[in-house]
Amino acid sequence: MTKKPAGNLQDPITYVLTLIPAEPPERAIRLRRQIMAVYSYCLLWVGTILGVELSAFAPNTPHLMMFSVLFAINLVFFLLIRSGLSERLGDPSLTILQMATGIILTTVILHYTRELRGAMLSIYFMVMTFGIFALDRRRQMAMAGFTLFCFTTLQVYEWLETPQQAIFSFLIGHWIILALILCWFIYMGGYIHNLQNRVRDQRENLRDAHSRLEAIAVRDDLTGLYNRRHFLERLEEELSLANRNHTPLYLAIIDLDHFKRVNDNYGHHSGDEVLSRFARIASQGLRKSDLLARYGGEEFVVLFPHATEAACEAALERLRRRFAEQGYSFASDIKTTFSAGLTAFQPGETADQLIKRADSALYGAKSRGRNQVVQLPLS
Ligand SMILES: Nc1nc2c(ncn2[C@@H]2O[C@H](COP(=O)(O)OP(=O)(O)OP(=O)(O)O)[C@@H](O)[C@H]2O)c(=O)[nH]1
Repeated sequence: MTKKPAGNLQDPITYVLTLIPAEPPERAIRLRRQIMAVYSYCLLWVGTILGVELSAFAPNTPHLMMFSVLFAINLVFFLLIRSGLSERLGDPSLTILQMATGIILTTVILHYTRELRGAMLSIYFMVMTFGIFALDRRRQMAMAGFTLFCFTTLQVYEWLETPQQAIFSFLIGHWIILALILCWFIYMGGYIHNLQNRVRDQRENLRDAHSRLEAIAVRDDLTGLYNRRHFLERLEEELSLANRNHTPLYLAIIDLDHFKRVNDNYGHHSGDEVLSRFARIASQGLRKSDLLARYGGEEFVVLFPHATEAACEAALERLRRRFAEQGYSFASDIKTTFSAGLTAFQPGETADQLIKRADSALYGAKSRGRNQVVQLPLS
């Protein structure tokens, strides 16, 4: 979908980008750089025309031809990036190719400059700037070497072509200035590139830490199930959904029977193993849409959205049977059971009211002898 340009004042690059359909982020960045390149060439063209008009450039400067060729090359680059074909290349943003094109063009422009040559050397640095964010120091050095090679070739060519016009001190002076500034570019470019990598790494670490923290905030350490706080938040959401859509919602509170005895007879470690085992079989046995959480200690909760009473009872019974069949390494003769209280959400009631009724149902299951599921109100 093509976005409409915003009403407020935008820079030309942003404006052109608003006309292009949305792209994957990496490609969008590449296209942005591509448009920046075209924008720079437009400025350069204007500068060259002015230079010719003001007689600062040779009058026979073929600026129209130079820039037509350049726009054609840039169009090819643009299409390669836009179509995704450049993704198959080692350098998908085509930075090196584009910089090389820019350096060659700059060398050709320099050939037509007269007294302005010293000032016009700065165009090389404009091209080098494009490499700072995309190339590592080794590649930036290669591009700087290529720049120096092109400029040296130009100087040697002019020296041989028109030796009478060449002033040695000017030639060597320009060469030294270019070489020194390129050295500075390599140093600063490498520094900025490393800085950028470090910022990127830090951002990734931060994102990792954030998702780890998020997991810690909603999960219980021992069982990996959702914790009480997360459950209560989700319960509020589910209650308002059930209220709004008039959909059924059931809540079960599950409490492991005589769990204290496990701890007392076999140690806390064995108790932890029983808790983890329950969490595992409950996670495997319930539907993805059911919300299972550790409510505290040896107490668990399950929220059944969009379920029927029969389906909830069947799920809890299945879980109760499976839990009772479990074998443990710390004691061969132990049988683990749980009691559960199940209740249906009544429209308009609060989470507290719902939890209290499920708790009463659980109390009923315990007082009736444990190892069973009791529903309230009794059906
Ligand atoms: N191993 C272990 N024990 C825990 C954990 N959290 C709570 N407990 C223990 O769970 C036991 C709960 O005991 P009670 O509340 O008396 O309940 P119960 O023994 O299961 O008895 P009933 O609920 O009446 O069947 C206590 O001994 C707690 O120390 C835990 O994370 N790990």
